[in-house]
Amino acid sequence: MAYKSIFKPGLFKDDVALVTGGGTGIGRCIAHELASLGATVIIAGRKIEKLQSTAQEMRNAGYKVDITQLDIRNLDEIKKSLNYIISKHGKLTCLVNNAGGQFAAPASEISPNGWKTVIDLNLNGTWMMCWAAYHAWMGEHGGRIVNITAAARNGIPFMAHTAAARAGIMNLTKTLCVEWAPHGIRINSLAPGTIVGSGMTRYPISVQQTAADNHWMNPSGRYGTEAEVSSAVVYLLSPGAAYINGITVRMDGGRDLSKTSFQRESKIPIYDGGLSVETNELFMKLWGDYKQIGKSKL
Ligand SMILES: CCC/C=C/C(=O)SCCNC(=O)CCNC(=O)[C@H](O)C(C)(C)COP(=O)([O-])OP(=O)([O-])OC[C@H]1O[C@@H](n2cnc3c(N)ncnc32)[C@H](O)[C@@H]1OP(=O)([O-])[O-]
Ligand SMILES: NC(=O)C1=CN([C@@H]2O[C@H](COP(=O)(O)OP(=O)(O)OC[C@H]3O[C@@H](n4cnc5c(N)ncnc54)[C@H](OP(=O)(O)O)[C@@H]3O)[C@@H](O)[C@H]2O)C=CC1
Repeated sequence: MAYKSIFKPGLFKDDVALVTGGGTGIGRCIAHELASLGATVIIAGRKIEKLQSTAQEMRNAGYKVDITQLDIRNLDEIKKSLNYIISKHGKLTCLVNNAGGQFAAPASEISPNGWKTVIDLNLNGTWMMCWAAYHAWMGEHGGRIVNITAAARNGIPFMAHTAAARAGIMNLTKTLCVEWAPHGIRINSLAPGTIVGSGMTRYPISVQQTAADNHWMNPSGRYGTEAEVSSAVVYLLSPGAAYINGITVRMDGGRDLSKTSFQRESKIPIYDGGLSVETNELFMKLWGDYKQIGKSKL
């Protein structure tokens, strides 16, 4: 079954898109949606099994997909992957810097190496991907970049490292917009709040429980879906967003704006794109609506 995108079929038929972290979660969903709209999508990450498994499900759907193994903290690996993409697919028109992550810990308990690890992954990794894409293709031919960050306007308690790194990416997005627009490059960021999917299930159960317990603090009364993130990324990459440059889209259901709870039951309809989602009982049981997502399969 094809991905149920809201966008026009064939919208990305001339595009070659690289999605880092495209083997799982939000990246996998973005890869499915872009490919369903005609793009040749290359998914990248460290673990080859995850890439192969997502590539297979995309091939089964009839999509054009390729994989490249890389660690976004390693510039040599990034350059090798980009050389491979340009030589095999002829161009790189879209880059989605989605790979990232962090661990939860009080700031006082983050070791110097723990801090460096998260900054290296999120801020330095994203920077190196942008820099390398500029030199490999986009500086000469133009392109569109979307950086996935995290809703960090007010900081993120117990994730000081990632909040600082993501704020850095949002600021980097502004500078690169100004410097690279003359090269035909458009760059924006998207900052998700809590999204139900593979990412949340990678945390220790205590962190998951806290996240699950706090869902009611969101004015939208629920957490987001991977498809809702993907939909906005696809829009930012699309020709319709041609005059949007250098911004960060906050996608958190309004959480960053609220100081208290407004409602417990969500009245905001869910969009899931028809893609199955990797999650667990902890999140599934909170909302009947999410069970619907778990059941829908490609
Ligand atoms: C908006 C908020 C919601 C966001 C949701 C998502 O993003 S979901 C989607 C995202 N998905 C994810 O985020 C996936 C989950 N996260 C991860 O896989 C990892 O946390 C990683 C992304 C940092 C990569 O790690 P790696 O394999 O490269 O690193 P390593 O293991 O080699 O450790 C390096 C240093 O960090 C230290 N350290 C590590 N963990 C902890 C801890 N719990 N406590 C304290 N410290 C910790 C470790 O001790 C060491 O320092 P030391 O001892 O030498 O001084
Ligand atoms: N889920 C949520 O609630 C939120 C997620 N985000 C951000 O959205 C993005 C996607 O997260 P999500 O899909 O939920 O979680 P996942 O853990 O499923 O995705 C993270 C992806 O990044 C890849 N990755 C991690 N480190 C590296 C690396 N060094 N080099 C290359 N690839 C790497 C992983 O693949 P592999 O391990 O094979 O390398 C994995 O595919 C992340 O940046 C995350 O921090 C932000 C806010 C909230």
